[in-house]
Formats: sequence, structure tokens, C-alpha cells
Amino acid sequence: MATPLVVSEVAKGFTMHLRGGLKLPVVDDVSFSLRAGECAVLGGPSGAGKSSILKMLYGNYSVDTGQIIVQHRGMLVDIARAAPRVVLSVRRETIGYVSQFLRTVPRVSALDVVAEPLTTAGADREAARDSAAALLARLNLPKTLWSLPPATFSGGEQQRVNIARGFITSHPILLLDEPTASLDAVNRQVVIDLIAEKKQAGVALLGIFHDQDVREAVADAVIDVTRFAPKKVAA
Ligand SMILES: Nc1ncnc2c1ncn2[C@@H]1O[C@H](COP(=O)(O)OP(=O)(O)OP(=O)(O)O)[C@@H](O)[C@H]1O
Repeated sequence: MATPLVVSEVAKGFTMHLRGGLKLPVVDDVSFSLRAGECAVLGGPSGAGKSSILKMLYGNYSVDTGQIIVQHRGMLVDIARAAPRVVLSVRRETIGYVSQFLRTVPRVSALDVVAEPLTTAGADREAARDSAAALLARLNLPKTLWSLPPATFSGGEQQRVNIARGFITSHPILLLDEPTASLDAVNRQVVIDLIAEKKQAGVALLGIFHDQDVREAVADAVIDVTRFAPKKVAA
């Protein structure tokens, strides 16, 4: 599975319903592929469409035209056209995603938030908790916090819970939306190491990193999103 994800000629715009249905094109003719064992990075200025591309790949944003082909359960699935239950199955087994912010669930401890993707996939609860504890320890989250719900944690603590939750599974594709934005240098290095281990394991990664040091440390390829800017139509 050398190329587990291929994006072809994808275009996306937003329709502003409160402004009379005004259509704002964001990206056009997005074409690239991800290779197993490599980390590609989306580059380009703020507003270029980096997050929107990541969200389309994860099925969070609809796609206007084009294809997002992923190898899932030995078949080729087009995320752009897949039924919601197929997208959910792809998320469970094939595409992992570390969002910028943790979505906290009341009364669930940090340890269980991190272990949950494994238990949902059928893993033994205690084994999943052991893996969660190992990751939280590596990310230097104080042990006193592990049994607490992360809602009251600092931004950086929540982000580390989120990273642990995203890295605990062995999805063959992993999307990273600014995973190091609120981290100190020590924990940024932990994330760089975790990414290197994923590559070693043959995972294909695609990330957005505003921190240049992290970007340089992890990137095997840079995809410049400005080349997907929508063409201006002459009036
Ligand atoms: N849900 C949405 N509704 C309307 N417009 C949106 C939506 N999401 C993104 N946009 C617009 O799409 C454009 C691209 O946004 P996007 O967040 O993808 O850029 P980005 O390159 O990730 O920026 P940044 O580096 O600042 O995070 C922006 O003009 C933004 O306002």
C-alpha cells in the first residue's frame, strides 16, 4: 500500500447563505497523493485552504468536485462521495485525525478519553488504558491529571491529551491539524519523535504545522496550497 490516499482535481467553495447565496471559492484542482512511511506538510499563508483540505479528507467538509480515493479494507473508497456510514468506518480503521482542539466529554477521565479509540475498535479495556498511560507519560502529562476530565486542563494539557488520543491507534493514514500549536519545546520534540515512529511503522501522514522547526523536522514533502488557488474569472 505505497500510496494509501490519492486526491484528484478537488474543488471546494463555501456558499454564504446569509449573503444571498454568495459563493466563495476556496481551492481548485487540488491533486496530490500521500505515500506510506512519509509525512507531507500543507504549506501556504493563512486562509489558503489548508484546514479545509484536511477536513475534506476526513469527510468533515463536503467536496464540490473531484475525488479523494483511500484504500480501505482492501477496496478503493471515494471519500468525496461515500455514504456517512462508510466515512465512519474509514475513520475507525483507516484515517486518524488530530484536531487542533480537544472536544471534551463531561465526566470522562483523560485516561479513558485517550484509550477510547482502542476500546471502540474492540481492544481489551485494561490493555487500552495501559497504552493510554504510556502515551500520557511520554507527553509529560502529570499523573495527578489522568483520572480527571480534561475540560479544566490548560490549552497545552488538552492538546497533549488530544495528541495521545490521535496517536494511540494504528491507522494507516494520520491527519494532523497543528498538533504542536500550544506545546513547549520539550513536548514539541516528543511529537516529532512520535511522528518519526509512525513513519517507521509505514503510516502516511499529512499535517499542518505553523512551527517552522517542527515542519523542517518532520516534512518529507511540502504541498504548497497556493497552487490550488481558484482561478479568477474575468468579469
Ligand atoms: N465553514 C466555513 N464557512 C465559510 N468559510 C469558511 C469555512 N471554513 C473555512 N472558510 C474559509 O475558507 C478559507 C480557507 O480557510 P482555511 O481555514 O482552510 O485556511 P487555512 O489555510 O487553514 O488558514 P489558517 O492557516 O489561518 O488556519 C478562508 O477564507 C475561510 O474564511
